[in-house]
Amino acid sequence: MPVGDLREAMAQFTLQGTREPLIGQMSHLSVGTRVLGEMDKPLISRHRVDSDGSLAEPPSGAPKVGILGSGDFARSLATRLVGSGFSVVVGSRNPKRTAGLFPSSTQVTFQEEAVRSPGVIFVAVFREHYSSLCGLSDQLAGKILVDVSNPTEQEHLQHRESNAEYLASLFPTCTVVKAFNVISAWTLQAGPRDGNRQVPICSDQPEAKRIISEMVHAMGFMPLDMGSLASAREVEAMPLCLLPAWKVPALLALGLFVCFFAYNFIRDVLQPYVQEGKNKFYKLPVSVVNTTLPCVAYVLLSLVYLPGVLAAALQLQRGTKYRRFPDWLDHWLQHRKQIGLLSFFCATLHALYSFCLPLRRSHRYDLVNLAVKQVLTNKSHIWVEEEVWRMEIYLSLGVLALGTLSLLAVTSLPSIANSLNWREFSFVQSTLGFVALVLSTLHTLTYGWTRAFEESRYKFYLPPTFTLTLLVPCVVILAKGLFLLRCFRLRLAKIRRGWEKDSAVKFMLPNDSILTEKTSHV
Ligand SMILES: Cc1cc2nc3c(=O)[nH]c(=O)nc-3n(C[C@H](O)[C@H](O)[C@H](O)COP(=O)(O)OP(=O)(O)OC[C@H]3O[C@@H](n4cnc5c(N)ncnc54)[C@H](O)[C@@H]3O)c2cc1C
Ligand SMILES: NC(=O)C1=CN([C@@H]2O[C@H](COP(=O)(O)OP(=O)(O)OC[C@H]3O[C@@H](n4cnc5c(N)ncnc54)[C@H](OP(=O)(O)O)[C@@H]3O)[C@@H](O)[C@H]2O)C=CC1
Ligand code: HEM
Ligand SMILES: [Cu+2]
Ligand SMILES: [Fe+3]
Repeated sequence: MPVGDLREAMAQFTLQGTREPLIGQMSHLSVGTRVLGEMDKPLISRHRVDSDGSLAEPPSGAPKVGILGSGDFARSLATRLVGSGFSVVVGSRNPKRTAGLFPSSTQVTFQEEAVRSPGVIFVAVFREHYSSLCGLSDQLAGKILVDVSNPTEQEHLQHRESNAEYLASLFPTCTVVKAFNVISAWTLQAGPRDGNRQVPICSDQPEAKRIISEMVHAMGFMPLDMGSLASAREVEAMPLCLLPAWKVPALLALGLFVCFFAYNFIRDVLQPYVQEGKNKFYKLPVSVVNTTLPCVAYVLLSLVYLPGVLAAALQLQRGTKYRRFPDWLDHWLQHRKQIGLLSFFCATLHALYSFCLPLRRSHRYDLVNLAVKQVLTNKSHIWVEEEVWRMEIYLSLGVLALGTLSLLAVTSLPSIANSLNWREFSFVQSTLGFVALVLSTLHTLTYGWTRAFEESRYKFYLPPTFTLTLLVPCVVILAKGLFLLRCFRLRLAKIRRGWEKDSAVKFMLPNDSILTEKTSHV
């Protein structure tokens, strides 16, 4: 789309009741010769940089955009807008102080002055200062205000109304568009080559949304239509929800690691030191870590499949699928992907550590010492058939388990997940994932073998570590098996198709009190 068209659209944008074109000043500027097609070229080439390194003047036909605020975000936004062929005017409470921070072609002036001519104004100010802009409402009437704000988690919980809707309520004569909040000041400045390219946009005014979408596009980002301004709260929550999705799973993994590490330290290092006076501290970096990591991986893997089992059990018990799961279960179900990927990460480390076990010097000394002992006691051939088989089998099972897990990890990459239909995806995630859990269990059982029953394996009365890890996975496997029984399977299938235990549907009218609850038979 030629820049002239965008200019025209911006100029013609009027609100009901406002006859004047929004972009008053712009409409009489001669139409620039630059076309937007040019804007599809790599962003960097569009910076017109002067010999002194500052950005050069934009051509006189460039569409004019206003920015309120002169902070980090305003600065990055101005730089990118100038680089994308827009002419920028910044409104500050103290233009003298801040002018030096902006590209030389940006006009930095007082707020009243800055909002006069542009039809599109970015509000790069924190929510608590929105009301300080109310003095500008006459000049702002009929214009497009772009809310770029990002609430903190606390603010998000505190206010039921999104920042954008709050801004709209302060300026009822303006059209508010929510955009750019998911882009960091850094990404804006560095250009869309780094980081996320998608910019979700929402507004109640389709024409305003279209204009901002074109601008987003011209700046090298991908506009994503999120509908009306009522979605602003959801859009504002997007940057908040990314990290928390990993926070709980990562803390869980860390917690498990610390617990298992302490347990293994007591068993493998402290016990020999205290009871036998042996120094086994050399085991800390590899051996103890490699007893800890597989336990964390294995328990995490079982925690990926436990909530599905709990959900199924809850549905069976309630006899309906039309009741919400408790919040903790809901959250758990949503974080399975992260828990699963952390499990895969630990399992991969465990495999690498296992390959390193025979490389260690301590291992070589052990072998040589054993050989010498054998010579001295005149033994020539040691070969315990059972031990040989046990090791061959548990190693093979471990490799198979890790191979299956890597299929799950690969399909969780968005590009690959998108190329699978949901049946293929759920076959890999649900069925193969469960197979990986069973293979890991067999790997652990064949590794452990009869050790759980040998008294010499109990250090300080503490059982071998692998016995502790078996509890949750075995519960999950047994429960899954139980749900495969005909009676449970048919009932679960019925419930998942909408059947209910009491074929009575209870409903309440909004005004009805609990006492007048009605029941109707369908
Ligand atoms: C390395 C790795 C990567 C992962 N990546 C992802 C990922 O990218 N995305 C993701 O969402 N998860 C991911 N996960 C998590 C996990 O694989 C999925 O959440 C998986 O779908 C869970 O399977 P499930 O069978 O427990 O649960 P669900 O498939 O949700 O099923 C829940 C329960 O209901 C039963 N059930 C389901 N449908 C029916 C039916 N129609 N009739 C009767 N019973 C039914 C199941 O047997 C189960 O008991 C990953 C895990 C790992 C280990
Ligand atoms: N930084 C980032 O990466 C991102 C920021 N955002 C959003 O952009 C907005 C601005 O953030 P950011 O630039 O980082 O913040 P800054 O604190 O750096 O800038 C805020 C600016 O607001 C202006 N302002 C206007 N009125 C007031 C007032 N009454 N009191 C104080 N300041 C006022 C100030 O400019 P002056 O003194 O010139 O008037 C100030 O520079 C926020 O809503 C933020 O959520 C969104 C996405 C990412
Ligand atoms: C290439 C893949 C794998 C290899 C080579 C491998 C190898 C090993 C080895 C050598 C041991 C014994 C460690 C020791 O002597 O201290 C072991 C134990 C164990 N492995 Fe694996 N493994 C693999 C994959 C997995 C996977 C995918 C899981 C589960 C997610 C897993 C879970 C365990 C557990 C729980 C133990 C017992 C730890 C203990 O209590 O000491 N392994 N594995
Ligand atoms: Cu969460
Ligand atoms: Fe959340």
